[in-house]
Amino acid sequence: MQRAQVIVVKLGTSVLTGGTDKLDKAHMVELVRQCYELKKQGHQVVLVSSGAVAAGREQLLKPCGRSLIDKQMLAAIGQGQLIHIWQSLFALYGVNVGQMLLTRADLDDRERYLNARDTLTALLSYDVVPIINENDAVATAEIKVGDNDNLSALVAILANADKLLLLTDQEGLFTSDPRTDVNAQLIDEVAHIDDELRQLAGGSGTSLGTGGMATKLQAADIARRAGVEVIIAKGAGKNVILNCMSEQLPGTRFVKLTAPRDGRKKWLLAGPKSSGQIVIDDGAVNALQQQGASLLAKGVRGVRGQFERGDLIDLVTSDQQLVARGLVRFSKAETDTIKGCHSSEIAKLLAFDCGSEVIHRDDLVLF
Ligand SMILES: Nc1ncnc2c1ncn2[C@@H]1O[C@H](COP(=O)(O)OP(=O)(O)O)[C@@H](O)[C@H]1O
Ligand SMILES: N[C@@H](CCC(=O)OP(=O)(O)O)C(=O)O
Repeated sequence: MQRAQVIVVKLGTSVLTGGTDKLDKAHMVELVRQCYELKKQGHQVVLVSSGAVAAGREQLLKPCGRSLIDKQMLAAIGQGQLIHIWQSLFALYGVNVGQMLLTRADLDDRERYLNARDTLTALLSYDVVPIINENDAVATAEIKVGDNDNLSALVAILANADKLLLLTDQEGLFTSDPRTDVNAQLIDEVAHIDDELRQLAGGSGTSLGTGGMATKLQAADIARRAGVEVIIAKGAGKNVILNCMSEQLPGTRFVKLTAPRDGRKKWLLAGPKSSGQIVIDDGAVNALQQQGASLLAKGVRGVRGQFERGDLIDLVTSDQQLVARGLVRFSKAETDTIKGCHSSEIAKLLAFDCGSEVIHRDDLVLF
């Protein structure tokens, strides 16, 4: 008997439509059956369901464009239909569902993030299956997560999940897009995500999907840092979700990393937008990575962007490699004034004493 787990299942448009322009309800029943099986085994299931735009297109019965506003309108039409279908299919198994529509802004703000986390936790504690999508109808470019792959990674962090299944129309990540390259090979396991790997992942192969493999890789990178095992697998056919659990399915598995225990650090990994960058020197990189130290002014070489005390900042090397992110204790102007200085000089330079750490290790996550 497996340990009870929290499993986030992301269903792409490609899985829900089977590559057609309509929702494939027969397959949706099959997916619901498997979620029910998982629940019977004691696991908790969260769905991140795409398909609102596809459902809206199916409902509207009129030709419609592909601009952002057209998609927002279609999502507004289709989301109700989508949740109605899920609700009636889960009801066949006596399972309740709860809809949560999120945007980036709901997750960037710590208080709103905690509210969303509380709702999700409450739904799971009442044995309800949360069904999550981006709130497309109101999500403008600035506040959008933008694709449900990245959204599902954030949801996995929010739900403190064990596994994230990214189900799509391919068996996993290939060495190149299998739609265009017949020699493409499936990659079974990924231990490191680097630029070389990112170059293998292309965009979506269909007009209704968003992001393709590129966003699945971004999602895998975010989730595995938070200690979530990520699997990309083909969502068609029977028993796909159950087979992912028993590792019988061909797919790409991403080795999870050791996650920070602290909830606030997990929120930082969920990637609120950073307000700026601090460029740090090799000594600081080493102190952060090897000794788990705080960032001191001595290791700061430069500042970019606009930030105030308390803002989230990316720490980068001079060649723009992201090393860490964290909550800064000085404004941009103050950080610029004290860069390269010894801690003992700070109070004199700024005419106030705000401690010597530019970013304290408790407010910092490494990349
Ligand atoms: N290296 C790759 N391996 C697998 N698929 C890839 C790769 N690069 C690009 N793709 C494309 O990504 C598509 C899946 O993404 P997408 O269309 O957004 O699906 P979904 O709706 O499931 O999110 C595949 O159909 C494929 O054409
Ligand atoms: N939120 C949109 C889906 C966005 C998206 O990421 O789509 P997909 O790449 O098919 O998972 C919808 O419900 O249609």
